[in-house]
Amino acid sequence: MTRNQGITNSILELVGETPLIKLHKITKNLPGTYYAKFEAFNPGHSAKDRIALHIVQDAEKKGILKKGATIVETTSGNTGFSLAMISIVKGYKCILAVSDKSSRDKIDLLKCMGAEVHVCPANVPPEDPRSYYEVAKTIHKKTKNSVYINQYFNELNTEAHYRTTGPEIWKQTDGKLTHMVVASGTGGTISGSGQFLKEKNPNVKVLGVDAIGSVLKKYHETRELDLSEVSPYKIEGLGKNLIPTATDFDIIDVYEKVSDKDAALEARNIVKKEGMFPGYTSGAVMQATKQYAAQGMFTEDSVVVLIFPDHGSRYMNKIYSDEWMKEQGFL
Ligand SMILES: Cc1ncc(COP(=O)(O)O)c(C=O)c1O
Repeated sequence: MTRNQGITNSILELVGETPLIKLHKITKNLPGTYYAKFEAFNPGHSAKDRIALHIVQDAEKKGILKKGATIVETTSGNTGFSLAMISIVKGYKCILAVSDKSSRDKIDLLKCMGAEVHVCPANVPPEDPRSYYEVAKTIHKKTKNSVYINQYFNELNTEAHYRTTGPEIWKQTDGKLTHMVVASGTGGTISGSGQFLKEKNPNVKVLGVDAIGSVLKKYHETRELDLSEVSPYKIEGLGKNLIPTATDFDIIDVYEKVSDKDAALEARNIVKKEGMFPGYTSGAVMQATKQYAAQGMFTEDSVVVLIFPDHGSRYMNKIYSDEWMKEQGFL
C-alpha cells in the first residue's frame, strides 16, 4: 500500500480503494466469513464518489465538460455530495434536484458544499414535471454549457464499479469470495462490480437488496414493470419506482426485499456490534444478509462481501435519532 504515506495532491485522488473489514459479532450466528466493504472511507463518504469522478472525467476527456460549465443531477443526496466536492476542486457549478425524502442533513450538506439544491416531491411518478428527473432535465435544457450526469440511465455509472469496486473486492479477498450482497438503487454498484467478479469466477453469487415498496425484485423475476408494487418507504437510495438502465438484471442472481424498520434496526445493530457507523442502506444490506442466511444461502465455506454504501452521519435526524425511530414505531 502506498496510499496516504506522503502528500496527496487533491482530495479526489483518495476516491476508491476502500477497506474490506471483517465482521465479527453481528455475523456470529451465521455460517461462513463476512466482510464489509465500507464505502464511507471515500472522501465524500459514499460509493457515489466513484461514479461521480468517473463520469466527470469521461465528460472532460470527450470535451463535453469545460472549465466554468455546470453539472446537473438528480440525487438522493450522496451523488450530489460527490459532484459538489468535485465541482469545488475542478471549478464547476453544481445544480442538484433532490427528493424530499432525502434527510435534512443531506440537503444542508449539499448547500454547504456550494450546490444549488432543488427539493422535489418523492411520491410522484417519474414522468410528472415535479419529479426530480423532470426537474433536472428542465434545468439541463435551460442551462447553457451544462452536463446532465443522469446516473440511473448512464452506463458509465456501472462502468465505474466494473473498473474499481469489482477489482478491489477480487484483490482484497484474493479471489476467494463466494457471495456479494449489494443494495440496488441505480444498480450501478451491483451490476458493475457483479459483472467484473462473475467474469473472474462465474460461480460468485450476486445477491441484490431491494426495498419493500420498490419494483426491482419483481422486475428481476418477471421482466415486467409492476407498478402495484410501488408504495412509499423511508430508506433513501434503495429500490426504485422505475427500471434504471444502469442495472444489468442478468448479472443479479436473486433479490431480497427488506423493510424500513428491519433496515433501521440493523444499521443501529452494526454500530453496537462492530463499532462502524454506516448509513441506512448498510442496515438494509445487513438485514438482507440475515434473510439470505435464514434461507440456507450460505455454508461454513462461504466468503461473503457486504457493500456498506455510505456513512451514518448523514442520518442523524433519521435512524440515529431515537425520537424519529419512535415516531416511526421502530423503537
Ligand atoms: C445510500 C445509498 N445506498 C445504496 C445506493 C445504491 O447504489 P446504486 O445506485 O449503485 O445501486 C445508493 C444510491 O443512490 C445510495 O445513495
